[in-house]
Amino acid sequence: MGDLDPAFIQDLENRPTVRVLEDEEVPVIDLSTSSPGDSKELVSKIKDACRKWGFFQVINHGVPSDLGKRMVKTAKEFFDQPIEEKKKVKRDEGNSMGYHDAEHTKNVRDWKDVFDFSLEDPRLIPASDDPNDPKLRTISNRWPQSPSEFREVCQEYSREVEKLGYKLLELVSLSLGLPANRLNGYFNDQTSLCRINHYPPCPNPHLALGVGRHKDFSALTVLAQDDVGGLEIRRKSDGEWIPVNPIADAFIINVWSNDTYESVEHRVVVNTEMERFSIPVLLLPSHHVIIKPLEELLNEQNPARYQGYNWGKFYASRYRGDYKKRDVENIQIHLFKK
Ligand SMILES: O=C(O)CCC(=O)C(=O)O
Ligand SMILES: [Fe+2]
Repeated sequence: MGDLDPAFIQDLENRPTVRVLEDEEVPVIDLSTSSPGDSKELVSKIKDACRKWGFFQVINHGVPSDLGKRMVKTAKEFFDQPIEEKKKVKRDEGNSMGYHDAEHTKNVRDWKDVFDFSLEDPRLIPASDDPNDPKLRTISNRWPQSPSEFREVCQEYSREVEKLGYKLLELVSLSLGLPANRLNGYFNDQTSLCRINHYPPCPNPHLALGVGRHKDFSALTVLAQDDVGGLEIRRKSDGEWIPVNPIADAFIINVWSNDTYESVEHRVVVNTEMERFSIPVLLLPSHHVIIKPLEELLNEQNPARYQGYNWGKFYASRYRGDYKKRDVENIQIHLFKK
């Protein structure tokens, strides 16, 4: 990516700062439970972590460690290729799947390139973000010829992480006092996707970010990061940026629900020496789902804090914002706050 183009430069208040060491860390939750009693304790740990942090890491999650390593290896081989090769599977305005090297978060360019693929292939999404346009379109994944095993490893990996994602969704549902499968139906024709983030070394890490501060738009994200580090989350209690330290083979989980579990802002800092990979799987509902607070969780103390909105339209609009710099901030969940 070479020298720093002004498009990458963050506003002063968003630039990364030098950190002091923190004693408090994002909770690490062990998912291996041997008895039903353990699982009650597990649900309560998840509840506390979601309330306090909105983020937690999981270990002993059942996704084979060797599969994660194969995934990063094939990803590195893909991103190491010349740009002309990668652009053969380039994302465009009609289809957001594939390679992209000019992602923007809040209208500032991110110091990274990405490859996206959908868990369901092909899948349906609205043709536009216009609420009155009923047209849908089908989008299909784009797979590179090389590395030859890339497609197979990506599909195997995402299937395993997806299973973990749905197990976590059930635990989250239980932690909200709902039946385990209460949320599953929304994901029947899911628009879920897997993204590979590649952050090259950056000559000016104090001016740019790998990903600018944002909240994920997914119901639940299952994120793998390599051992380089760089992810920071904004602590709810005081707004401090806290690093999420890499733990071998762990996944980082991020959820939200009507502000009981608030989606937490996070960002990625880059460095001058080492490239970094991270691989989020974002669980996203079917395009026709209206996202709104669940009726059975609402009462006088906990009124609906968001209006309902069609997920497909939100997604179509959000994707336009990622594609290029625009004059306005892209669509955000807080715009639907009552
Ligand atoms: O690279 C990371 O650790 C996080 C990336 C991220 O926040 C995202 O892709 O939404
Ligand atoms: Fe994110």
